[in-house]
Amino acid sequence: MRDAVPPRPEGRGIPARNPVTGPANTPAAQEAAAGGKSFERLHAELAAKLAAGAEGSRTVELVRAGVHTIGKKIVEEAAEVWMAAEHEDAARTAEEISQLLYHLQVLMFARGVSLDEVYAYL
Ligand SMILES: N=c1c2ncn([C@@H]3O[C@H](COP(=O)(O)OP(=O)(O)OP(=O)(O)O)[C@@H](O)[C@H]3O)c2ncn1[C@@H]1O[C@H](COP(=O)(O)O)[C@@H](O)[C@H]1O
Repeated sequence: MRDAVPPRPEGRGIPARNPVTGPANTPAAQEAAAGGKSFERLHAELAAKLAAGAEGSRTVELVRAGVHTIGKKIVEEAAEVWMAAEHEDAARTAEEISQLLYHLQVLMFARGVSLDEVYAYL
C-alpha cells in the first residue's frame, strides 16, 4: 500500500490544495474537462504528427533520432522533475512533469509500446 501524503500546511500564503490531485480548478483541469489536452489526447496528437511525418515536429524529429536519444532526454527530464520538486514550487514541478510525460510518450512511439500495454500494468 502506498504511504499517505501528508496535507500541505496552510496559513503562510499557501493555498489549500489536495496533496494528491492538486487544485481542481486550474486552467489545465478546465481545458481537459472541456476536451482540451490530456494524456490520451496528446497521444492521439503525436500519433497523427508521426503518421503525417509533420515537418518541423519535435516528435517526428525525436522518433527519427531513436530510442537512445529519447532515453537520454527522459533521464534529463526526470532529473529536472526531481530538482523542481525539491527546490521549486508546485507549478514549476508540474511544468517539468509535463515535459517528462511528453518524452515518455515519444519513447512509447519509438519503441512501439501502446497506451493499453502500459495501462495493463497500472
Ligand atoms: N508537450 C510537449 C512538449 N514538452 C516538451 N517538449 C519539448 O521538449 C523541450 C524541453 O526540453 P528542455 O527544457 O530540455 O529544452 P531544451 O534543452 O532546449 O531541449 P533540447 O532541444 O536541447 O533537447 C521543449 O523545448 C520542447 O521542444 C514538448 N514538445 C511538444 N509537446 C507537445 O507535443 C505536441 C506536438 O509537438 P510537435 O511534435 O513539436 O509538433 C505539441 O502540441 C505539444 O503539445
